[in-house]
Amino acid sequence: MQANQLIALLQEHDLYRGTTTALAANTDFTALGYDSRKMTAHGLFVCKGKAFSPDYLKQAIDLGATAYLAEQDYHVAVPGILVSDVRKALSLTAQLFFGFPQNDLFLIGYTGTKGKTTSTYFTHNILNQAFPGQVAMFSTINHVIGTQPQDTFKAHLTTAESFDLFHEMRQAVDNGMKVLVMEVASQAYLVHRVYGLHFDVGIFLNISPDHIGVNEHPTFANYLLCKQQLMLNADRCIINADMDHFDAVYSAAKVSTDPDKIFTYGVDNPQASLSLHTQDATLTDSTFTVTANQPALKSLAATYHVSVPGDFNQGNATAAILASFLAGAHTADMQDGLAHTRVPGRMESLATQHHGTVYIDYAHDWGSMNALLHFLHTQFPDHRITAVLGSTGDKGEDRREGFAKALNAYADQAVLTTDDPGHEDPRAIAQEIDDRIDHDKVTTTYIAKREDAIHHAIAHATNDDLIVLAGKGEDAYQKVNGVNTPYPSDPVVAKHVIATLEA
Ligand SMILES: CC(=O)N[C@H]1[C@@H](OP(=O)(O)OP(=O)(O)OC[C@H]2O[C@@H](n3ccc(=O)[nH]c3=O)[C@H](O)[C@@H]2O)O[C@H](CO)[C@@H](O)[C@@H]1O[C@H](C)C(=O)N[C@@H](C)C(=O)N[C@H](CCC(=O)O)C(=O)O
Ligand SMILES: Nc1ncnc2c1ncn2[C@@H]1O[C@H](COP(=O)(O)OP(=O)(O)OP(=O)(O)O)[C@@H](O)[C@H]1O
Repeated sequence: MQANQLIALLQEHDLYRGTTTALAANTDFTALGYDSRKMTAHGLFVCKGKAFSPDYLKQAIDLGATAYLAEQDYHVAVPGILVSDVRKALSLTAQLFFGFPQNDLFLIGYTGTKGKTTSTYFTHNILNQAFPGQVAMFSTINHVIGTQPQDTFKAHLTTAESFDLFHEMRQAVDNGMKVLVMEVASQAYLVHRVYGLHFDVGIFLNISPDHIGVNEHPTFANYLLCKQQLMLNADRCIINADMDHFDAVYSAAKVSTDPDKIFTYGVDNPQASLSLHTQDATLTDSTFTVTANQPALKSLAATYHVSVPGDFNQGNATAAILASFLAGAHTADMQDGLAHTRVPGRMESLATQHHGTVYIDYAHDWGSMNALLHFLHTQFPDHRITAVLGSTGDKGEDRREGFAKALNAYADQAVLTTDDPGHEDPRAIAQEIDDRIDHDKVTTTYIAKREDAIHHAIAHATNDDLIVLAGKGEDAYQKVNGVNTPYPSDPVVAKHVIATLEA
């Protein structure tokens, strides 16, 4: 990447503010990075971040940086390229450096407060039926950039930093990937991780108050606005017609997209492009039918089976059906892909002989807990519901009240326990939930150690019980005082308890 190419791109986006000292137009950068510890020779170092220190720039220069990109002059021995917004500039620079890999991918992006990971997995599985070995995925759980074992690895964020995002896209393209399905967190728009990225399909699953706080969004309006950006940056849009704030999201989509390229879906909703209708729901899976209300979509009218329970997952599956259709998949691919998708830690069920059915689910805020308990309560009214849960420390304090609200509405028992307490006392967190519980409806117990809480809930259950282990999915750690303390994970603990009880 040459300095003059980069400056031209930054000028095009009105970000360029000059250089600190003379920089030869033909300076060639063979490395780019924002972490000083990883800088190499002939590199361009990007100075960004809340915790940035000028010492990082000095270290980057020692390791070979020949220039830096920043919002201010750091008065060092190498020239600086100054910009008005370094995060936007980082995204554009990464695109240029990695040769605009997005141009070689059919790009599908999911946003929503809930269901991003599940829908991304559904779509990945469907498209892998249609285009075997050519579908990349960036989810909160895993990234898949190729077909070899080393091409699948754990994610750090829901949406990676722009530099990492475009780097992995480059690798995916070089590995022969043709499609990428990814999660787009509202935070990604807030901090410009996807600045300048255009999606072939953008999907808006739902929105409810979450991620509002000091380190996230200042207000709900800002949260909604950030999520709406996906609609403004997508060729075709898919929107859940049943969600709150539908009109606002649809209006945003219309700003840049013709109505005939905006698709909607909803439950028993003849106004939506696709209407879904529950056919059958069991404790472990469900079947639904789709009716097409637009002639172009009529091939999608069919019956689909999903091996993940939960009515909300039928909505997620329908979004995936539409997205996959726009990517070129056929109905048979969708039926096959959906029937065989398992999402780690999301509505995973374990059947027991004498202790009911155990669900392991990542529900960790009011929206997800409410959707989950509402589904179990309405679908299986003859079963008693016991939830094992805590609430994370150091953030999302309003979740504690939300959990109590959902439990009061739909649960019979709660075993309050530890869930990533951070720097807080897990007992005090549990007490905050308990204080808001209506004890005429829900009986509560506090057991600090999560393993013991799970054992207690399953051991006391009969075959009429549904036990929900909420909040941690497959996490194999508890965040305590800033340290990820090893924890065997809910599925491992639950399987061990069941095996011991039923030996
Ligand atoms: C608020 C936010 O977006 N923070 C992210 C951001 O941090 P930052 O840019 O402020 O950087 P920083 O961590 O303060 O560090 C400063 C800079 O010094 C550099 N450094 C640091 C040490 C050193 O020795 N040398 C060096 O150069 C770092 O590489 C960095 O560039 O950039 C970092 C990577 O460059 C991210 O790891 C970090 O995410 C934090 C960890 C995070 O947890 N963010 C959450 C809020 C988040 O983004 N969540 C969403 C999901 C939310 C949702 O579901 O909607 C997500 O996408 O995961
Ligand atoms: N469409 C939906 N509506 C409401 N709740 C949902 C929906 N889809 C999934 N959930 C619930 O939310 C939990 C998280 O689901 P998933 O991981 O797919 O969402 P996400 O958007 O990636 O979440 P997060 O941003 O918290 O990582 C699930 O375990 C389930 O309880």
